[in-house]
Amino acid sequence: MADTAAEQRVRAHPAIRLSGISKSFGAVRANRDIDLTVRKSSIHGIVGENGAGKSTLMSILYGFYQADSGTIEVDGKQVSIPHSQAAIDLGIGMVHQHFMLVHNFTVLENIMLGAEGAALLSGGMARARAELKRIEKDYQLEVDPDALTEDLPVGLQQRVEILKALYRGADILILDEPTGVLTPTEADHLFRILQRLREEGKTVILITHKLREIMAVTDTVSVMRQGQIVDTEPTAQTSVEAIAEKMVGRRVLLRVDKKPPRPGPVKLSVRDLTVVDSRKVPMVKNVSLDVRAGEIVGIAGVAGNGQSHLIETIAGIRRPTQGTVEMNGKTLDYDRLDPASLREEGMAHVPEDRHRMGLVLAFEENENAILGYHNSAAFGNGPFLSISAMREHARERIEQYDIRPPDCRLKTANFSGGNQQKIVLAREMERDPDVLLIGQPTRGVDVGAIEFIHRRIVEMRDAGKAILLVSVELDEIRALSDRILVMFDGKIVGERGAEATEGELGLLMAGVTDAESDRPAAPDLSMIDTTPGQAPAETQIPGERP
Ligand SMILES: Nc1ncnc2c1ncn2[C@@H]1O[C@H](COP(=O)(O)OP(=O)(O)OP(=O)(O)O)[C@@H](O)[C@H]1O
Repeated sequence: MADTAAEQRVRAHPAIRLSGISKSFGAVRANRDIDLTVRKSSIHGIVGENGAGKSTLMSILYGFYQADSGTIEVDGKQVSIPHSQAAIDLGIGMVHQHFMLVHNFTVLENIMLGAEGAALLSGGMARARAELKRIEKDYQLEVDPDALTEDLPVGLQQRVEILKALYRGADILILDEPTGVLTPTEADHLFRILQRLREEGKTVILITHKLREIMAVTDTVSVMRQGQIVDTEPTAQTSVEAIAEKMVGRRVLLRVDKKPPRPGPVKLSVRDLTVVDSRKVPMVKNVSLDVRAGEIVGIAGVAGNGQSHLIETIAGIRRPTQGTVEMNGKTLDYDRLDPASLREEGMAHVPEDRHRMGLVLAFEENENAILGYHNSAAFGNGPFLSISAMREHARERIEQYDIRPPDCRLKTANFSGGNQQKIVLAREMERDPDVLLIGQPTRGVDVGAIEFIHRRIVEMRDAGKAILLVSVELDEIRALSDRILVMFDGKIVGERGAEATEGELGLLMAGVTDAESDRPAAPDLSMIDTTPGQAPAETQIPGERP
């Protein structure tokens, strides 16, 4: 059969060829002499430990940063990409981890934003709407163009970001950690969209820490380590274990190794807790739970079902409208206690949203490393803080938690996402609290660090701490928890032991409670099929048009 024009194009030039790309930030060599070729019409995964330089490399390709040296070819032609508009003009689109949509704009308005000039020249809103319809149809990416963006679930907001890039003519799409905020079902959808884009001749570059995603959806995988590409292989010829080992330079234990729990007395007791959000909508409804010393209680649930409000209320960040919380047998008076005094009482909290609550990004690492604990005598020097004590303390944590770069004077904003997470974890876990509340402990964290963080959490349990864990990663909940509570619509809808299956928990997460579960077999919510080349099962996400 004669080659189609598309097939000939695929063979003619790679979509992207980077040669000898280097980029330093002061002493940090974020990218070192990188050569990378991305084939057209392929899905190319990039993995690497935290701080390996993935985001920097993609930022160079998208014109956010300029490389110190090296060349970029797009479709066989050498180019310079001094700003993002140049990248867009070259057909490169980027879907960011934190969406850049205007919340009170409609889908159509968001998609046209920044491209209004072109739209007006070519016939205004009606033309834009028709063009959007065509793109939606071609790529099976339906979204209601008149829906307000803020009313859409995150999965659909991400879809709007993808549509926006395609509307601007993107042939090459970069996605940076796209599934961090998605439910398993939404992630499945995204992967089907990516496969569809590839079929239509688009090229996708996917940065992710989730190796199962790499195995399920990519054609080729490149591994980065300490600023370099250490390996590029067809995905079908490698394995999760091999990739993990190349990423961190040693074998990684991908399963949590833990002894049976030895629960002691109840340390944290929540009774009939109700919490409303800023619009007075109840987010947590009459929740009661206990956590004992020496056990990990995991709360599973699709994001937005009240688990974040629950943990933030226990931590003193939000006020309950009803109910009580006892710690060590003492009722906590939230009218009087703030997060700082709760810390003194023996509660530590690793917040989900490290940018909003865990860190002051403009502070140096050593300052963030004691944030909230800065009144401790250990850091005092009369009425002042002892700079040398702070730095010494920070250096120890940096070594213990392998925070990179090992520079306690670096501004926290300049650490990679995963290393910022390690700064918060190190701070909260080392306090030797009685009760530890942890939200999404390994979001954006590489496999080597996940292994370390999971081990630390289990060690704290074995040392008799009471741990309440919230995570949207079912794998994580199942691997760590001694008991699993499932939250749906603000309520605890079921409790299971550590042996609960993914399907069983998935049903509860979808709101099918024990009383109703005379239903047939549970759907398999395993995030993705790990057999390369096989499409994930058909699923529907809330708010999506049939
Ligand atoms: N603007 C900046 N100023 C100083 N250092 C920076 C800056 N941006 C990145 N770095 C440093 O460059 C290195 C690479 O960071 P980058 O964000 O590219 O890593 P990454 O592989 O994307 O990590 P993660 O998986 O944690 O997101 C890190 O050591 C980081 O601290």
